[in-house]
Formats: sequence, structure tokens, C-alpha cells
Amino acid sequence: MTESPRRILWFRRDLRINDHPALLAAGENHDVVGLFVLDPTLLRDAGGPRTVFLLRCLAALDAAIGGKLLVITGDPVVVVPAVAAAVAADEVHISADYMPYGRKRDDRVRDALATSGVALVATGSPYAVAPGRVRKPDGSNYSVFTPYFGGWTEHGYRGPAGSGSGIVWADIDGVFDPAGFPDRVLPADLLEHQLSGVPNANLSTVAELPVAGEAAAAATWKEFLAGPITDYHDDRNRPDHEGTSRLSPYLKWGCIHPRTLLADVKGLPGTGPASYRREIAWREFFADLVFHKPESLKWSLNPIIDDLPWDTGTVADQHFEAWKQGRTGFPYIDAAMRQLLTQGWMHNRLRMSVGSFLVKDLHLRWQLGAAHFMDYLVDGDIASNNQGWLWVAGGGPQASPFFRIFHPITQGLKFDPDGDYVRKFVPELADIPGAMIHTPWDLPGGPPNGYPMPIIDHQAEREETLRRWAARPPKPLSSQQVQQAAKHAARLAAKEVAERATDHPS
Ligand SMILES: Cc1cc2nc3c(=O)[nH]c(=O)nc-3n(C[C@H](O)[C@H](O)[C@H](O)COP(=O)(O)OP(=O)(O)OC[C@H]3O[C@@H](n4cnc5c(N)ncnc54)[C@H](O)[C@@H]3O)c2cc1C
Repeated sequence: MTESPRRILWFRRDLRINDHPALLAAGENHDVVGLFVLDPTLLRDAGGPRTVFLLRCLAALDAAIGGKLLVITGDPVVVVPAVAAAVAADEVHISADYMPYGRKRDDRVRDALATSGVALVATGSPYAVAPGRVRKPDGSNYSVFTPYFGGWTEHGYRGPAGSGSGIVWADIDGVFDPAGFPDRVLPADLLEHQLSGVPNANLSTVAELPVAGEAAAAATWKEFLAGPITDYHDDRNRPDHEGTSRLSPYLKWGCIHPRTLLADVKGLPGTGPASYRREIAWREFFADLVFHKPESLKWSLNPIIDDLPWDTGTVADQHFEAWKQGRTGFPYIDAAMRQLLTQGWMHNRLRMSVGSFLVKDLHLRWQLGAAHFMDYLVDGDIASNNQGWLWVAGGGPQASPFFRIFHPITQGLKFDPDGDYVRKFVPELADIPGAMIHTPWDLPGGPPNGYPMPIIDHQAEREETLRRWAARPPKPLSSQQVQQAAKHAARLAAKEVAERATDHPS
């Protein structure tokens, strides 16, 4: 045992030192040991861009705490108690995890620590309002965004937790025996990604990942606050503008906390900051939905969607491949799919359009698209991604109706009117001026430079989707559903256009 009391801050999706309630709790009258566990189970499902970005975030965190971050590969149920014993810590502090895997893991780690009298203490979460907190007056959870947003606003959230600069990072040299931890990963390996020994780690990456870490997150946010936020309400729908904050990868790994963002936009005039706050609430709403309905990570909550006849076989496989590679022959769709491959990111409007294209033009299951997104998105977040796909596919409680089908050409003409977005990611078409880029098959001689002809006829596939929907297996409605449908129809008749325009995650 050593003289100075120590606690562990087990970092997970909170890779920062400021506005970090769990870190402040750990550091109260104690030196803190920073620990991150590279869990092979989580790495198995993480795509290359996300894993590489994570490693770079860890390297940045390590530098920020004077090179004192312990990174160890293994099952947290084994690693966390072993490190607690090795550094003689009496408590392990965490930001609570609300996703299904994280909740179970934390329960197991709590039990394992308890056998040696060490407490697992949770303070805060990756959200401004933790999942499960916002409830209807009758105690049930919300399944539609607009009322949730009202409840979330009424519930309120705390201000930022303050700076972590006063934390004393424990000096464990001479206490911690590295020989007992052969799976320790050194900072240099994090940066260089020399992690061939880490089970399941996918280190294939894309060329253009954002700069990682807390300082980069703060700089990105500052830049957004200094300008683009003013026009965010309109610009967030324009993939040809740099109109969104690009904070999603940082929010994913907790390099910045939504509480900080919400505090900074509070009181700012205009529609931009108000819209931004609403988008942050979408992230919280989706986490809340998954908290209450973890099964929605795999299946549609409306079972009719999964029961529809979906395409399989050779042509379906070819279509899926063309979609993944950005070679469908629809420039707006292909630009987005190529942005995903080269930047590990895609604009929200395009996430909806390419999703609709996969599900309603190619008749492929949403789960295929969700998995491909998780392989490539640097911001890949299980709750936002799956609920985003459920929204697109009409499979969630808060969803676009299945019969709403995005048009792959008119969406491009509307949101990328001069074709600048397409031009950036589809070099074969770069010489086509203006809006003509969206319909290259109309050019004399067809699409240039080997760019493909459309792989499907949108109008025909749209009709096919509607045909399959009309022929869906009948499912009798309960009397409660009949009443709800009648109320819903009356409400829609009153303000249909306005409701549909605002009640979708864009
Ligand atoms: C099919 C589909 C899959 C998606 N997968 C993910 C994912 O894996 N990870 C992810 O973070 N977002 C996902 N989104 C939501 C959204 O597309 C991204 O959050 C957004 O594009 C990130 O860019 P930004 O940070 O510039 O967003 P901004 O417009 O600047 O928004 C600020 C923040 O608000 C949150 N936000 C904005 N829109 C949404 C939304 N529709 N749903 C949930 N949160 C939102 C994000 O945290 C975002 O960083 C998905 C959306 C769809 C339709």
C-alpha cells in the first residue's frame, strides 16, 4: 500500500479533462490514475476510422495529462479490478453508460470490484439529460420527438462542470508493475497504431479523419460558434455548404460534452442556436429510445417492416456493392457514399437520402446499411445510427412513414443546386457545369469518364416499394390503436404540413 490515496478514473466515452463531473468526483482529495481499457468485444464491431480516431483521441488525452494514461487491452471485468489492486485504489469512477452492452459490462465490473471492497462510482453521462430521466406525467417514456423535446426542455440540465486542470494525476512509477500487465499499450503505439497484437482491432482507415482530441473539439466548436451557427437553421440542410458543426466524432468519444455546447448557445439570438439545441436533443432522444427499447438496435420496432419481402440473391448483392462503392449511377447518392469512404463522415441530409435509396429503391434491409455505416463512420454511434436507420426505414416509433420515398435526383437539385457537393466527390463528373451534373445520362454520349448509368429506374422501384407496402401482411389494430389513429388523422388534417416539416431529424 502507498501513502497517498488514489482513485481511478476509468475513461470510456468521456475522453476529456474539462467539464467532466466523474473526473472531478474522483479527484476530490485524491490523486487520480487515468485508465482506458481497449475492450476486444467493442473493437470487434468498430470500423477502422472510428478505432483509429479513438486511438488518436487517447494519444491526445495522454499528452494532456502528462503521459500518465494507462491503456490496457482486455476484458474490463478482469483489467479494471487488476489495475485497482495494482495501484491500491479504493474507488473507480466512471461516467455512466446507458447502452445495453455498457450497462451489463458495468454491472459485471461493479460486482468484480466489490469482491475486493472497491466501489464503482458513476457520476454524469455522455448526455445533458441521462436516458431514462425524461418521462411523461404518467411515468412512461416518450416515443415521439416533439413531446420528448418539450419534456427534455422542462427537465432542464446542469451547466458545465468546470475545469479539470487542478486534478493531481497519480505518480504510479514504482507502484504499478508493468510486468503484471503485458497487454499494456504504450502512447507511441497509440499514435502510430502499431497495435497488431490487439485482438479485433481494425486499423484500416480513411485518408481524411478530423484532428482528434479535446483541444481539437474545442477549436472546432469555437469556429462554428464564430460564424456558421448564425445560419445553421437553413445551412444545416445544405451539403454543399460547410453549415454544420462537424462535432459528431467528438461527441461520440466525449472530447466535448453536450452540456458545454448547450451552455454556449443559451441566450444566443436567432434561429440558428435554437435549431442547434434541438439537434442535440435528437441525440439525447435516440439514446433514450434505445435505453427503453434495446431490441431496436437489431430489429424494427414496427415488425411489419422486417417482415416485408426484401431482395436477396446475386442482383441484390451487386446492388449493395454498387451502393457501398458509390457507383449507383445517381451522382447525389454516389457522392455521399464516396464521402463516407474517404472521410468517414456524411452530411445528415445525405444519410437520409442514401438510406432511403438502399431501402426503397434497392429493396434491401435497413440493417445492411446500418452495419455499413458503423464500419465507416468516424462518429458511428449505435443509438443515433440505428435510430436514424429506423427513421429512414419507417421501423421506429419516431419514423418517416414507409411510403415517404426520397427522390435521388430532386433531392440533389434541391440541396446541391449547383452540383458543388457532387463535383467534390465524383471526379468523373467534375467537368459538368451546374445542375446538369445530377443527370449525366442526359449528356450527348452519356455519362463521361466511365461513370455508370443508373442501376435502377427510380420511378419503377418507387412503385414497387409502394406495391410491397400495400401488400404487407394485414395486422388487426387494437381498439386503442384505432382511437389513436383517429386522433392522429384529425391532428394531421389541422396542421399536416407544418408538423411533417419540423418533426424529422434533419
Ligand atoms: C441513417 C442515419 C444514420 C446516422 N448515424 C449517426 C451516427 O452513427 N452517429 C451520429 O452521431 N449521428 C448519426 N446520425 C445523425 C446525424 O446525421 C449526425 O449526427 C450529423 O450528421 C453529424 O454532423 P454534425 O456534427 O456536423 O451535425 P450538426 O448538424 O452540427 O449537429 C450537432 C450535433 O447534434 C446531433 N445530431 C444532429 N442531427 C442528429 C440526428 N439526426 N440524430 C441524432 N443526433 C443528431 C449530433 O450529435 C451532432 O453532432 C445519423 C443519421 C441518419 C439519418
